[in-house]
Amino acid sequence: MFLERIVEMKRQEIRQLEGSLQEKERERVHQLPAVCSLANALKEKMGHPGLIAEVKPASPSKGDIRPEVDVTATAQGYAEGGAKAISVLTERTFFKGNLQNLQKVKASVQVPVLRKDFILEPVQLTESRLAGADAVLLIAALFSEEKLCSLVQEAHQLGLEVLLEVHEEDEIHRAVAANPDILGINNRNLHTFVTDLEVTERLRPLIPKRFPVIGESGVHSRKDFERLAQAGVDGVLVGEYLMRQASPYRAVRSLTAEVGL
Ligand SMILES: O=C(O)c1ccccc1NCC(=O)[C@H](O)[C@H](O)COP(=O)(O)O
Repeated sequence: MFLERIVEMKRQEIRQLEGSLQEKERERVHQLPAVCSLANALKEKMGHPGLIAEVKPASPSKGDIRPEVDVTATAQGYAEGGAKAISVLTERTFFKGNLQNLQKVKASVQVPVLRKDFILEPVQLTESRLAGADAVLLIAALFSEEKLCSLVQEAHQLGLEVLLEVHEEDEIHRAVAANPDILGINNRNLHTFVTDLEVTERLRPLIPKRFPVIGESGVHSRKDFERLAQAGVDGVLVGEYLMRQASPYRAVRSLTAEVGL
């Protein structure tokens, strides 16, 4: 239900975006400097997976988390605490995000910035690159193999990296065929919203070693972080837990400092 609703809403936004994105802006995208690589950031060895810290004001499963978040201070705290990248939810209705948040984050940190939204068409990739995203999320469940391949190629032509997210075993084949820069295993069931870290443990061994892999969602403690580390991921993406802590800097440290594996 949620996915159908969000896709329908996004289709309306896309129609407006197609009409409003000027030719001049579409051309400007090819003159932008190279992105800051998320895949490379994850390859830096630290003895534990890199933390991707998320700016997530609200969610469909939890409602308001921190709707009035100071986006700049939060991103800076995350980065100073050692986050390897910042994920920014830009979807407006359910997550209370926006593209201005992404622009603010990009202007305030040196680490890669990931746009998390429901991207369905190339025009949203152009919009992402113009807004300063280094990487974008694509959700395998939403696409055929052919469409996935063409979106990943389009993103690469624009200079963007792609985090391609899977939830089920049967999505892995087409996700791998699309050849993204990073594969994500999302522990949240998109229909029930229930999270289970066992999803990463089960799917991680099925993904070829050449891909950097991120475990996403459902991490609320250092124990959870360590559990995903043990499952063999290169990165862990955390939203709600970090957003509920008073200090973004200390929140990041609390998950990662001295995690030895
Ligand atoms: O967070 C949700 O409720 C949600 C529901 C439906 C689709 C996507 C959703 N979240 C997007 C994400 O992938 C998470 O924000 C991200 O992985 C962080 O998850 P968490 O640490 O559990 O906040």
